[in-house]
Amino acid sequence: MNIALIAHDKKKNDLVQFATAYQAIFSKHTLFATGTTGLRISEATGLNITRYQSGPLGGDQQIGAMIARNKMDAVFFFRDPLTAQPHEPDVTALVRLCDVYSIPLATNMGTAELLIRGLELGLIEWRNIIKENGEIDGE
Ligand SMILES: O=C(CO)COP(=O)(O)O
Repeated sequence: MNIALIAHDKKKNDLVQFATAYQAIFSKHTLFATGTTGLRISEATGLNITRYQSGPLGGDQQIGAMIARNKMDAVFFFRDPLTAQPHEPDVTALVRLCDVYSIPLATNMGTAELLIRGLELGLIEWRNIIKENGEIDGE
């Protein structure tokens, strides 16, 4: 599965810890991240991660574009609800696209625990059916 990892600055330590704890599961998937988040996680874990732009420079939109192209299967996006983001419209757009395409999205550690365990159990295999049917693929 293609999985996106994103965290706002005050949540980066949490996501690094989370990715470290579940490294064995994440390593079985294809990982993508916004710039700084991806750097932090790859440095801490050695996981192979395709890094896009930093969030404020368009990284959220790049991951959103993957969702719109039916190329993203799950998103871990540890948002900071207590700090204003200069690219708030991009953040909202990414969350919206997850809802448009029914992409599993964990915006906090509690949901992330459930999503990662679901991934481990193969509960996301339905995404393969959607991709095989090309139901959303706009290409
Ligand atoms: O801002 C972000 C998500 O909205 C994350 O971007 P970075 O991973 O580059 O810090």
